[in-house]
Amino acid sequence: MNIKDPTAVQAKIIPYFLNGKNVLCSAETGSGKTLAYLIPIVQNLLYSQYQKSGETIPNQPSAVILVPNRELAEQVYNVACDLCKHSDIRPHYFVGGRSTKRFINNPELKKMDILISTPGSLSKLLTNKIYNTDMVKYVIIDECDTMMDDSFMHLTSRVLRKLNVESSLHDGLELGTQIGLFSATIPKDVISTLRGLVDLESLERIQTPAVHKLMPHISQKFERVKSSEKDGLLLKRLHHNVLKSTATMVFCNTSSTSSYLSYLLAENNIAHEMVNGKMPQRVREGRYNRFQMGEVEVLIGTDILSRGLDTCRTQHVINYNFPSFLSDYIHRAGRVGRIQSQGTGFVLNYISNIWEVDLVWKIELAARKVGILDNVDANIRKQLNKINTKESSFI
Ligand SMILES: Nc1ncnc2c1ncn2[C@@H]1O[C@H](COP(=O)(O)OP(=O)(O)OP(=O)(O)O)[C@@H](O)[C@H]1O
Repeated sequence: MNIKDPTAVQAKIIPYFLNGKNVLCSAETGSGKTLAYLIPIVQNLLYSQYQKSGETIPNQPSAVILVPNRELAEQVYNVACDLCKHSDIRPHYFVGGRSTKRFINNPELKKMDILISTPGSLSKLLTNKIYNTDMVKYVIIDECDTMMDDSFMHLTSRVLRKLNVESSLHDGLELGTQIGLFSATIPKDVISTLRGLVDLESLERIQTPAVHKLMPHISQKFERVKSSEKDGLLLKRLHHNVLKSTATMVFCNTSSTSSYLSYLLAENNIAHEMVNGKMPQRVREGRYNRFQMGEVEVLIGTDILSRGLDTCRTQHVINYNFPSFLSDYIHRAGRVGRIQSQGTGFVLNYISNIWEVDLVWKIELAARKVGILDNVDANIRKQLNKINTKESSFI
């Protein structure tokens, strides 16, 4: 794996987790959180395998890792396979999609120690008793702020209840399920969201010094543009980047804008891939992988690409649409400047709406003071609407 020393978050988390503690961890994007939770889980599983003998029961995982999307599930699975390749620990991932129904009617029986899945898919499998989670000892919720937000919360909480995380914690840590919650952005009110699902008293809150700060090694540029100028500027920038082989991710806020941009780039002969949540999983994966393999230099997408993906070859991020949430800004910007990244990281933002300015001020202030971005979960658009600011073009 080409790893010699632990990163800051790994040095903090691994001993805690090995000591049976539940953790809520926030650490900056690209800082190695995946291995921070996988290493202690694998070590504990190796130890318990060594202790116990006898046959292993298929479809009965000891660890469950929940992630918000399928690309991230596959990525975590690949890291887990790499880590376990010289052992008997078997990672497995299930992300459903169209084949879920078929799978439920005709499930495979497989040895699996670590199961990686999304809350939606796992919830269906648990309801249909395809996997037996009675022996689950470790539960990880990656990108936990997103997994606890309005779009996911009902599914995440349903899965957590089925995994019996809270009641087993009350039974005592030794016998109970250990839980780890991880993200680069943890909103202030996360504790109240977790109440009733996780034993809060046993939860150690761990964060690295750089969390919720703008990373000094990534340049961020904010260009005020008229809406009508944006397309021309983007095309010019992308022609230049393709010529220089600079891998670039372009973020939009909606699937329809991503489709529009894909047409625009195709008309202007810019080779690219485009990914959004409306396309079938297999197509989505193929397109993302082609960008990761360097077959194209430009990837257009929505925020399904902004979280967790280890896009180390990406050098530029362009926010064609500025994100509505501060947390999304942090995650999008985190696709560059990762540990294994080559070259420089650069984030370019096209600013063309009045509501975007407030967020830019916050970010700029934090950058100048090397300070913390406050209230990372803020929806700026909602806040401004509250104080009667009508969204409009300001140039
Ligand atoms: N100790 C280490 N030494 C060198 N490289 C490492 C180390 N730990 C992890 N990495 C590499 O760092 C990169 C980023 O790791 P990872 O994807 O786990 O970050 P992350 O903190 O989960 O990021 P995000 O918040 O975006 O999800 C990966 O390519 C991984 O292989």
